[in-house]
Amino acid sequence: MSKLRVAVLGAKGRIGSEAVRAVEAADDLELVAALGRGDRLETLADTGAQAVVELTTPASVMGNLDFCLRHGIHAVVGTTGWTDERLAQLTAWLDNAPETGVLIAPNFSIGAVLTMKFAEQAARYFESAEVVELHHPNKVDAPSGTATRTAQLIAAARAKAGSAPQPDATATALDGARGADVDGVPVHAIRLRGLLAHQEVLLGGEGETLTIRHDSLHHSSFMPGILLGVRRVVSTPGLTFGLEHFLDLN
Ligand SMILES: NC(=O)C1=CN([C@@H]2O[C@H](COP(=O)(O)OP(=O)(O)OC[C@H]3O[C@@H](n4cnc5c(N)ncnc54)[C@H](O)[C@@H]3O)[C@@H](O)[C@H]2O)C=CC1
Ligand SMILES: O=C(O)C1=N[C@H](C(=O)O)C[C@H](O)C1
Repeated sequence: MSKLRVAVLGAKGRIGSEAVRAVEAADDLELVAALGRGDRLETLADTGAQAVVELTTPASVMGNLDFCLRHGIHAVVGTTGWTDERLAQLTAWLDNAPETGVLIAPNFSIGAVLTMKFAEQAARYFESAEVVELHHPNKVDAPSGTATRTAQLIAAARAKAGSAPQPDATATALDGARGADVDGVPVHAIRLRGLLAHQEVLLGGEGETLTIRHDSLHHSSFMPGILLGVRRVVSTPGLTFGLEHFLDLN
């Protein structure tokens, strides 16, 4: 059986370099390109890449996906920064490339995906919900894509259940003291030397709290999800948002 031809964008980065090794080690995949900042995207077409793993920066990801979709190259995207406007642009590009698949995964680790799922399930049963994400200090965006997605899922579950607004008597606060407001859910971002990627979802009800915590201790935690994404995206045209759709979790 022929191997799937895969390229990594952001190949010299923290997660990209780990992804290069994971693709190289997979028996059914062939690494045909490992591109960094400034490298020619035409290399993707020249090497016949069938799928890319996009692990660059929020500033670079749209240009890279534009190129991929114009060349019918499937994409597995871990890069953050997904606003509604960006998703609308990507959907428009996909309309012109109906056979091409894109997976955007806010987080590739199974524990983080389950954290989001559990938080979504629990949200309707608690009056209060806040998200705390904790990352290494070299991370360029805040809050994390995972925390943003988690808060959106919690907010949607609360809206569906007809939950009242969260109780919060704060009358005066320093800017930022109550975190960022993501659809009514406060999200707090910690940047601390020594950390990698961690998240706590705090839920509170009368006389009790529930804390759901996940810790990525090494970039290897993201690799099984990336490889699963690559194997599935090539036969899943259109936009898939969230690895859970490839994990039988819905
Ligand atoms: N979805 C997930 O599970 C995960 C997502 N991430 C996300 O992945 C992204 C990268 O994270 P890190 O590796 O920590 O950052 P990093 O800064 O270590 O790596 C990014 C790399 O991309 C390169 N780059 C920038 N523009 C480029 C372009 N146009 N073409 C090719 N390479 C380009 C940079 O030079 C750098 O080497 C971030 O958005 C981060 O939030 C990180 C870990 C897990
Ligand atoms: O930058 C990181 O490191 C990570 N980024 C992703 C995010 O923003 O959610 C995934 C994970 O948290 C690691």
